Amino acid sequence: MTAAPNPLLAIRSLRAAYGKIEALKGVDVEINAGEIVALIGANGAGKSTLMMTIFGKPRARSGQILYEGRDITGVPTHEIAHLRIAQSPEGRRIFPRMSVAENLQMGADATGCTDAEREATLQRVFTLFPRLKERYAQRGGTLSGGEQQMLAIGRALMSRPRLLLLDEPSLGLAPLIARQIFDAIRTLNRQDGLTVLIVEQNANHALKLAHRGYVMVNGLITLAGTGAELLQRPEIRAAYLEGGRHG
Ligand SMILES: Nc1ncnc2c1ncn2[C@@H]1O[C@H](COP(=O)(O)OP(=O)(O)OP(=O)(O)O)[C@@H](O)[C@H]1O
Repeated sequence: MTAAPNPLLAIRSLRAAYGKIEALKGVDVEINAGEIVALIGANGAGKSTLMMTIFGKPRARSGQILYEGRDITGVPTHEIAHLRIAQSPEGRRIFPRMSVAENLQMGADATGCTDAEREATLQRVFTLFPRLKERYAQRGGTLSGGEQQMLAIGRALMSRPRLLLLDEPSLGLAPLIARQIFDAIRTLNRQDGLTVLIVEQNANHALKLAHRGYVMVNGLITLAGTGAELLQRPEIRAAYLEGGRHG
């Protein structure tokens, strides 16, 4: 597989640790503009750490994170959003006491967009997730798991990202709701040109959705390829698909 000359995000030899626990042991990942890239792997492989390291927590011990060719390794977390990188973290982390409207508003704060841009983005979020429009005044904490996931993604979209990082968007959701979430991600990619890095334990869904994928084992990338290629690999099928709880 030949890499594009100028990936939107390039992660080079990245290492990160929690004290003595080395979670990333020299990771290389590239994401081209307009791609959906899936990162799959078992519990504890380091997938969430990779996403969080892009946002500076934990800090990279060594290696580089290049965004549009610029080295953003060590850039403070609050400055990353200004680079139009947004994340929807594992566990959703919406504000349970705030309304859906206020949660979405929080996503748009500090982005410096105009009122018109904010309103257009809000309408886009409602088109993707009509449920959020219906629940506009409801407190975030009273939404169903699937609705909270929609809200978490909607909030990330309100910052008008070019690159969206999604950590386990289907975690704990019923298959039908998970499908709606994956459909929305595909639509955002195809219609809005959004570039997406998605971490998923549901390898089957993720690799069908993604243009390319990486497999992470114990802090290292062990396989890379197109989604279709990885779905055919016997070792992927054995480890993550056939007979597995995520197939
Ligand atoms: N805050 C933390 N403090 C100490 N160790 C941590 C911390 N967060 C993660 N780790 C460790 O780092 C390693 C990678 O964890 P990480 O959460 O990145 O894996 P993951 O692939 O996202 O797993 P999962 O699918 O279970 O979320 C694991 O060994 C984990 O125990």
